Amino acid sequence: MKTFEELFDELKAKAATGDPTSGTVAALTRGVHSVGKKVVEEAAESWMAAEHEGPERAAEEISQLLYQAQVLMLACGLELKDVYRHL
Ligand SMILES: N=c1c2ncn([C@@H]3O[C@H](COP(=O)(O)OP(=O)(O)OP(=O)(O)O)[C@@H](O)[C@H]3O)c2ncn1[C@@H]1O[C@H](COP(=O)(O)O)[C@@H](O)[C@H]1O
Repeated sequence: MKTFEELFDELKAKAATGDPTSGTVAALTRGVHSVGKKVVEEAAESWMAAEHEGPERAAEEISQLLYQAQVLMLACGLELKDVYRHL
């Protein structure tokens, strides 16, 4: 189990070192357009799971949506505080 902040720190470190085993690094190499499509895909899957598949499946899909949102933040050079100031 990890928090939103811990996940972001982990992904940022992987991006900084260019970890060749990291799916996140590969996703960042594909760029903002590709990451943005994954955000939309996971948002749709979250919606469908919430409406039709029950809370456990919804939680799983929402976790993937949060992950993809963080990858998009990294692709744009955003820090958590840049987003948090709009909350
Ligand atoms: N939380 C996640 C996470 N959620 C989703 N994903 C990836 O996001 C992609 C989308 O998931 P899908 O359900 O759409 O899977 P899929 O359709 O079979 O996959 P694709 O064909 O789209 O690649 C998959 O490739 C997943 O691996 C994640 N990848 C990584 N993490 C976390 O990020 C950390 C760093 O991961 P790496 O960068 O891979 O080391 C890890 O510790 C994980 O905790």
